[in-house]
Amino acid sequence: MGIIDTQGLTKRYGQVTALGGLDLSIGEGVTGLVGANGAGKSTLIKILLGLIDATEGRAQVLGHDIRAEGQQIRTLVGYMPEHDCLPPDVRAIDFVVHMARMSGLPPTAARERAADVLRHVGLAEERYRLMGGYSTGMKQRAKLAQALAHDPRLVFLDEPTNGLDPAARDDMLALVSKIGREFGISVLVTSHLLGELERVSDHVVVLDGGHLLRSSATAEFTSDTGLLLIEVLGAGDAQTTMGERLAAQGIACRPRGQLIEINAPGRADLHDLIRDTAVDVGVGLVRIAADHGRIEDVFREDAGHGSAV
Ligand SMILES: Nc1ncnc2c1ncn2[C@@H]1O[C@H](COP(=O)(O)OP(=O)(O)OP(=O)(O)O)[C@@H](O)[C@H]1O
Repeated sequence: MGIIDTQGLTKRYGQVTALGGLDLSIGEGVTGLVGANGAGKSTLIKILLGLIDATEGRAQVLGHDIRAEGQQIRTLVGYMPEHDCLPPDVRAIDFVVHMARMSGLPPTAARERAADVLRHVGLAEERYRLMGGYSTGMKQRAKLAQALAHDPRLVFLDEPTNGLDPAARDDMLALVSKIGREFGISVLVTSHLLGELERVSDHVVVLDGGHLLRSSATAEFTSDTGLLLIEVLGAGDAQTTMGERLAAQGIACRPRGQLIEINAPGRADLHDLIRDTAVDVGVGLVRIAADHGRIEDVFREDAGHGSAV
């Protein structure tokens, strides 16, 4: 049994099918939940937390049935919602203590735990300030702290990097990794930025129109494609000149943006041939790199073949 399991999970809002018979099994570690707007990510999280009911199907979180054991699930699961939910006229320390108390911790344990989690998320200094005066980055950290307040076994993080600048985003991603790897808390994290999920997730689940498009280890999404990418520089159209000369030597290649994509598996002399060709045609070779898959490729595969599963 996984951390999260669903069988035929369906949610309809009137005519709209937000989730259509979802069969899913998610294990321990950090799992990225990906999908375009409207794919059903928030609906899935809300059903798993017992905030809304499924129309059909079943699901278990940490082995507990969502319909019969919602209360047990909420004691074991933390939730960082996407939208700002922090009371502006409350200090972070009081808010996190309150959330820990709501989850059943006694007063002393709640105070200790709140101080700990606020330190872990980097708000030790600012914990006595009113949250209304916090920056977006500090608010995201406070939301994360309240999700961790009761020492959950699993946290749902809905768009934790929303609204953050690049440096704050890096900090938040480092925290997400730390929660999964150092604290041993399983994480289900959503983000529109697929590159972020590649960095922090062990596993990625892709939803599309309420259906499961793919569920794989992140390494499978990002494995070596067997293609080479090269970048050349020179007078005129160096890319076309180089591509034509490679093709004339029997090397399958085509442009990919500013790069040339080369598909010549098994050619042991390929790097030498590329270098010599660049010298022959008088273009500068900027780089030769192995091509790696991206999570977003799954959407292109699906558009091309009807299904990528
Ligand atoms: N309360 C609601 N009433 C009617 N339709 C809804 C409701 N909530 C969600 N939907 C619809 O269900 C579908 C799935 O929405 P959901 O919010 O789960 O997607 P999402 O993947 O979380 O999208 P986003 O990335 O934009 O948050 C969408 O078509 C949405 O319009």
